Amino acid sequence: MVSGDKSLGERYCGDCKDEGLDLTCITPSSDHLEGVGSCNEPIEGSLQAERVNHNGSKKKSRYKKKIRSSRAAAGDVVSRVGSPCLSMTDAPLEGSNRGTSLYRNEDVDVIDHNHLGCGISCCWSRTPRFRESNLPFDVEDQPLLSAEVGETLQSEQGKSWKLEIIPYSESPRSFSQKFRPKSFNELVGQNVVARSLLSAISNGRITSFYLFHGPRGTGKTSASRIFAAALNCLSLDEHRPCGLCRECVLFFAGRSRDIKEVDSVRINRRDRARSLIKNAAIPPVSSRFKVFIIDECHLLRGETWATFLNNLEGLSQHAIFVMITPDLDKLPRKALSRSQRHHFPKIKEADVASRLGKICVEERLDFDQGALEFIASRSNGSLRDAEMTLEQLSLLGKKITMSMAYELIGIVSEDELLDLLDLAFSSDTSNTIRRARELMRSRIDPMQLISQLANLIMDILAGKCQEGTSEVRRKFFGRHTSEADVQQLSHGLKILSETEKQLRTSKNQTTWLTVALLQLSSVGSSFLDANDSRLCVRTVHPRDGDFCSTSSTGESLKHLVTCVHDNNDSCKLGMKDDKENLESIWQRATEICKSNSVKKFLRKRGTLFSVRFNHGLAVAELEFHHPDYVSKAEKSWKLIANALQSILGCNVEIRINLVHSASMTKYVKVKRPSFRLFNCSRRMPHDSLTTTERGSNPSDKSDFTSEKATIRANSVETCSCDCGYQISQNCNCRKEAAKTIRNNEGNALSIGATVPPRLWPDDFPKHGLGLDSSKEERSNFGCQAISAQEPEKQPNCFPRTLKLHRKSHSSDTSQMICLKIQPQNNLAPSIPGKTSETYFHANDHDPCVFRSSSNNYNNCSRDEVVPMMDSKVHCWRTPTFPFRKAWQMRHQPQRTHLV
Ligand SMILES: Nc1ncnc2c1ncn2[C@@H]1O[C@H](COP(=O)(O)OP(=O)(O)OP(=O)(O)O)[C@@H](O)[C@H]1O
Ligand SMILES: [Zn+2]
Repeated sequence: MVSGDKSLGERYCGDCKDEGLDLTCITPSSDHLEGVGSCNEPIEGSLQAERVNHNGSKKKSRYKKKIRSSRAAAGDVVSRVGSPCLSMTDAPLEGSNRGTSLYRNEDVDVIDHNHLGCGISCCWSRTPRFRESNLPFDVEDQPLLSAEVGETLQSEQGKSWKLEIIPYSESPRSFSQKFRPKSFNELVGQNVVARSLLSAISNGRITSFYLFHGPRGTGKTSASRIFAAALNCLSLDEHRPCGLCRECVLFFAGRSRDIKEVDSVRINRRDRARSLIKNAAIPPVSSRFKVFIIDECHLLRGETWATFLNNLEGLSQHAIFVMITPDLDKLPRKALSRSQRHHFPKIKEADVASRLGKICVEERLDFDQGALEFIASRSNGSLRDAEMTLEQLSLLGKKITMSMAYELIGIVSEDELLDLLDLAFSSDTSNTIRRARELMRSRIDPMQLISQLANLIMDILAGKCQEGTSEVRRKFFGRHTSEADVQQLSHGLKILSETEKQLRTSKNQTTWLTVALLQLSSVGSSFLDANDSRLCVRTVHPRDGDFCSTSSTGESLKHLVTCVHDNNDSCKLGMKDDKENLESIWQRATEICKSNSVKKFLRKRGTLFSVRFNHGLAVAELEFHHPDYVSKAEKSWKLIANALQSILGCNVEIRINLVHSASMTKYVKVKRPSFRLFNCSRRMPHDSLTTTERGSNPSDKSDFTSEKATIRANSVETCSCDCGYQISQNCNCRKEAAKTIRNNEGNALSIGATVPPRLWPDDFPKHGLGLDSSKEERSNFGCQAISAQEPEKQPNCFPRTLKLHRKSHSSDTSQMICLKIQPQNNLAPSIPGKTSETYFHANDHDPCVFRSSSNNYNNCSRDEVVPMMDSKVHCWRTPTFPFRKAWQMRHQPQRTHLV
């Protein structure tokens, strides 16, 4: 510590008197304690130096020091700036001045140290520093720097190594070098640090170990150099460093022998650390303090720290270490407690933008203020990052514009984001998907987009976003103003933040981000649902000027998945890679489940095995490991389907599967012994159900083989094509006529429901269960196969062949019935695969649903098909259950349906 009895200012003063304006240098071979040259002497390629011992006695010597152009090539990074004592505001650089350094080629002509305010150009330099290093540590003989500027030290083994001093070089290579601050005044946004360091100097309260820490690009290194220069500045003015005195000139010229930047990687050996400490014990050559700046000090090893910290107490008063790190956590505790710490916070956006503005003026660049603000907002508080972006933009044109900035940084504009949000919130699925894909394909990666969207929502919620007059903005804020909208936004934020976590580990980022966007509108529907105890469906709001998508959300989702995978076969989530996605969907779906007990039950007992997007419908397979759980899940089908619908943003069909052992692999599951398929719709007209009159109560456990089902179908008429089948009157489309399936005694087993083949599970043939159409099976069931006669003549009739099977499993009392529909010719092109089978778990008193299908539904337009699908699904055997099993949770645009 500098003694308090003599103020630093006085001491500087005294020293000025004692030592005059001599310029101090040492030769590599000279005694370190000697060597002061006069800077009043002209130096032509060589520097006159006077050798001075620490008592002040002088010896003349000549120290030749040439600046070789190779230095720049060796990687020295150089900056040439205006007067270090003037801030940019005070003294903008003249173009002519910028290229002329007083000390160019290290020629110091005349320095008038009494002249305190002028526009002298000085040199300010920096050496390349190692951010992380994997250099070997045994580079004993390699010089640390180019030979001209290093100070040679002896390691304990007698080997020599060099300490670097800040070298001089000619021209700055980048804005951040060119505009590196040279005084505390120029240090942007670090007023607290600047004030405290200045005041320490003024009051002579200098300690030996400083630690500068904070995020990258906030001015730590610059501040350490300014501090070092200020410590040795000879000026009496309180605004040190003056940039004009001998010490400042030497320093800014890169010739100070007393201020050294030490590469933490190079000193990362005990012997070198020791020799550094020894060197620090030697008094400064000409200056008041010997300052060692050690950047990236978190790279120092434990033993280096130990050597340093153990010797800290014994350091002479003139030795000062300034260590710099962006990461305080990596330093030993002891280092933290022994140092005087100075934190460099992120620089405020406004400060960054204002600094950029000044640089633009200096560089004669036109700019949009908005663009600078935008760059500042993207720089994350790092002025260096902002300067680098600005520099890149300056290479693209003479004007820094918003659109250039967007393009360079690879993000989308706020208007584009608002537009996307608007689409997402409006349930305009197809356009949402299209827009999101456009953006992600060409401009922005999903992580970036999601963070931008989240930021935008936060801004909107904070009321920061309303300004601006663009059309998109006007529309968005005109439309989303209610309390519900605010809630929707904050829930949207939650969805995005969860999705962001998921994206970090997902290979399928584009898909999942788009799914998240689609969920934003589902958030809306759950709000509506919550407010309105009915299960209602959010309608599509056509956007001004946009076409109103008539396709269902599921169609869009299918489209999305198909497009994203660029492969029509990959619309299924159930592969190994999708496991986490499925888990995440299940997690979210259960989370929004409205009943706590169901939520708990589903989380504990249920798994989402797969989700397949199939022509506008998400087919979700759930798995449970016990028949009781299956029953319980079936009872809660509405909750499950509703939750999944909200999460997936499309119509949902759920399939509840029973698997016998938790240890079954996915492949084994394919052969699961029981499989349940139930179908239902919110639009099920209960009163038109076909009733079963078994003559016994529903819990009667009689077998299907002995079934004498008497099924009375409501509103049945005979098919006009005379095929012998009956058609439900409820069918809007005669081509897709519902058929009555009869048993061999002529009794109808099922009637009415025509389910387009597109809804049939397309992987059924793969399961290989219940496909056996042997006579035995058929006779077991007691139902004969029904074939349409002369199908060519009656193309509207379907099924061509219908076989009913029943299968028993020894491990399960339940029975499996397979309804197999097999087209006999090519008249059923729309049936996926050549065969479709539907399985029914014929548990004792389960109502079973038989569905038949028409091969001609492909002649029907989609609009005809959709209402057909849900129009009638009949159950038999159990009239008391109106429709216990629910599968398809569909909603239609522009309509609201009640369960
Ligand atoms: N506070 C600041 N005031 C003015 N310029 C700054 C400031 N911070 C950074 N800069 C600009 O960024 C460049 C790099 O700054 P500097 O090296 O001092 O940052 P740093 O915090 O040490 O970063 P790092 O930890 O990455 O080394 C400077 O040359 C300057 O152009
Ligand atoms: Zn000075």
